[in-house]
Amino acid sequence: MSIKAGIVGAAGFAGIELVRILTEHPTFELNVVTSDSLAGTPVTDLYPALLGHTDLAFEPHGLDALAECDAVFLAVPHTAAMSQVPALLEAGISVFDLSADYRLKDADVYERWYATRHTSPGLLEKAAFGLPELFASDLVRAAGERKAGHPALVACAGCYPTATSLAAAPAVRARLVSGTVIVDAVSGVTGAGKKATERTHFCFANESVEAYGVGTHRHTPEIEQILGLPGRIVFTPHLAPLNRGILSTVYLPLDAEHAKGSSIEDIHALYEGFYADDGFVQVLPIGSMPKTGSVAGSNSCHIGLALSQAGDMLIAVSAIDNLCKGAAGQAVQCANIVFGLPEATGLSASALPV
Ligand SMILES: NC(=O)C1=CN([C@@H]2O[C@H](COP(=O)(O)OP(=O)(O)OC[C@H]3O[C@@H](n4cnc5c(N)ncnc54)[C@H](OP(=O)(O)O)[C@@H]3O)[C@@H](O)[C@H]2O)C=CC1
Ligand SMILES: CC(=O)N[C@@H](CCC(=O)OP(=O)(O)O)C(=O)O
Repeated sequence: MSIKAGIVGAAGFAGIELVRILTEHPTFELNVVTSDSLAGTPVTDLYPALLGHTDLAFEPHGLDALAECDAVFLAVPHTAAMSQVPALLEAGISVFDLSADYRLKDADVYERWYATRHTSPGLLEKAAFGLPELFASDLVRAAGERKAGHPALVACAGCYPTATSLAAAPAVRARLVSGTVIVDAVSGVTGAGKKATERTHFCFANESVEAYGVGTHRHTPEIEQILGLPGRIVFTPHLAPLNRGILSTVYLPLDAEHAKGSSIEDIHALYEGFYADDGFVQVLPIGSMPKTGSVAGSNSCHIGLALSQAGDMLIAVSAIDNLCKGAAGQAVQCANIVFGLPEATGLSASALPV
């Protein structure tokens, strides 16, 4: 069996990571990669790292180029995705959207945080949430729909929400947490996309770390939705001089009644049990903390756990590669599930050890 795939926005950072993964995938057959600004250019002219792995050239965006695809990955900015999704679904093509356009279930919340009108709010309910470790049943439903002849729409989770929610979910779902959850997260510069800005230009980003979007970042409602904690997330992202990686430190106040007497050993066992069947999540031994360098280039999420000195706060730290588990790898993981393949197909590479 081969599944014909296309990538829209393939010249961007998330898009080219999809090219890297899909050219090695045993079942997806990458046939179309689109970019308006680079139409006609071989992929390897822009990204020589892929020499010997693909002969594809970028094609202009448009439904015609994608018509033969079974699956299309949208690696385009938000708003650009929702202008394409309805037509792709109508053409019978399953869509894996890396943008934020179909992540928030409430169109009003989307419109408030993204300051733009949602043009297909009727699809928000249909969209499966693309974070397999926490929303497996959504993806199983989408797989069933696809099998019955209805194309799937998967709204892949954002990069910071993925790292943060994987760190927090076992404690939150076990009702160990009360009050406000504070998140400090650090991202590499590829998280901001390919176009250099005054924040991401080498000369400003190198040798410097800064907080941004303080109190206002659009991933706040997404994390609240995933964890079911409306109004209880304070999220501060930081930009660090790395290419790839997110490190998210999550401070979870423990509920006096439920968490009373919980030791770090109890909580560690809870996390290990929660992720026992999830091969991409590794809960590190007590005393170890994750680092972005240990997951770069892989679809892994490493989680470290500690209690505050007073014992009333769980500190959960996670590391992912923003381009892989935070974007392209996660999208392929979702596509594997939707097309009935083992979820790790094409994603088993380890990170670079050094
Ligand atoms: N970078 C990351 O770590 C993550 C990114 N994402 C999401 O993935 C998407 C892509 O992000 P990223 O790769 O970083 O961004 P980039 O800016 O690197 O790339 C975006 C690509 O989208 C294309 N594009 C821009 N506007 C349109 C349009 N109107 N229609 C079609 N294509 C368009 C551009 O293509 P062209 O070549 O035609 O100019 C460009 O190559 C975004 O939605 C982002 O939020 C999600 C998780 C993490
Ligand atoms: C460092 C940086 O700028 N990161 C981006 C988030 C990455 C991204 O592309 O957002 P999604 O995960 O929602 O798609 C930001 O803060 O907006």
